[in-house]
Amino acid sequence: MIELQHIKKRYTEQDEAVIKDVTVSITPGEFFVMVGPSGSGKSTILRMIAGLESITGGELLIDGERMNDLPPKSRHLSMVFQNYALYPNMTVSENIVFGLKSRKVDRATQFQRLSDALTMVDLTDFSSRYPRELSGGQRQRVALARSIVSGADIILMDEPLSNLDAQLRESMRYEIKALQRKLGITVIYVTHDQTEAMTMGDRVMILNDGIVQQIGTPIQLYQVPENTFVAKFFGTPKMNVIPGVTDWQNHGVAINTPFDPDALVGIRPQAAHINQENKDDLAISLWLASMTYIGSDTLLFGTINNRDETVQFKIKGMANLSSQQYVTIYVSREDLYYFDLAGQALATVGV
Ligand SMILES: Nc1ncnc2c1ncn2[C@@H]1O[C@H](COP(=O)(O)OP(=O)(O)OP(=O)(O)O)[C@@H](O)[C@H]1O
Repeated sequence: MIELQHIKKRYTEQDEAVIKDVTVSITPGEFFVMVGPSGSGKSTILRMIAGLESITGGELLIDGERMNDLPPKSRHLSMVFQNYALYPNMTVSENIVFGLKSRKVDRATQFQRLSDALTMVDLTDFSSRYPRELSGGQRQRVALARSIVSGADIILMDEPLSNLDAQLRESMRYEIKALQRKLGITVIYVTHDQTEAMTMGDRVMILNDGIVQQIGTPIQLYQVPENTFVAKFFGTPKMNVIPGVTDWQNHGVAINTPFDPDALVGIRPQAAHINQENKDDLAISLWLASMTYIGSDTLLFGTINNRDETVQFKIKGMANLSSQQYVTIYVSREDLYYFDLAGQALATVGV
């Protein structure tokens, strides 16, 4: 169990804290993802857990023991970095067992762990190659193997797939996740990629400006976002959040909207359809600026009620519409999200 209790980080006296007040418990065997935009503080938290960065305030406990001031090697964890940091003049095998050698683990154990790890990451045939003779994905797997043989119960990973091409990144996501399940290890994984967070995380913590926005399963974050930041972060294309609903009514643009004037309304692009399905569907008059047909769907780009911000909808199939005119689209009321003007979610009550 890894517990962060009111963790804070300030790099210098004069600057404001980059991590404001983070509290979370990570359970053994969990795949825990920290996600957020660049500069939100993900790596800082990971490095504080690893012991590579001092903790300004709060408590870090691992299995109930206070870790704040212990050196990295006393924390029983292993870290995989973005740049794999393999030794160029050592073979794959030598790289993997390097840590065990320096800890003077006996040769038989070294050999056994190496052979298990090579099998696990599917690199047995590459064991005597040098890093320069491997692809990026293979190098990454060597780095993972090295973490795994370390025998640590907790592995920290900071954007480990960021240097890989899209295809490899996708397959590695599954390999890492499968390996983690098989070994029952705890992984804390940092990424700025929403898809990676959603596909890998048992639970995901989303950060912005050093403040936790929400912690939950991927389904909870998608279905019940606690604020507009979370709502817009997950989902492609991102959720439309439309302010000033009374305006719509006054302009007769939204045809049947008894909305609370103090609310923002969130509509996921794929919730829209061009035929009315229920008689109380919300009807929206959209100025359709342009459309893109992307095979399975059509993306609509436009504006509502002459607002500057572009809204985007995604319609199934090839939409039979023309751009540069008003079109009516429909959204089921159950598919609407409501937020207050500060962006905090309101209970989704029927309106
Ligand atoms: N050594 C440092 N000294 C001072 N400020 C730092 C230091 N390291 C990071 N910061 C600042 O702390 C904040 C959080 O940085 P951090 O690297 O944790 O973010 P991140 O979410 O991991 O970003 P990225 O996705 O870009 O890696 C940023 O504003 C950054 O400029």
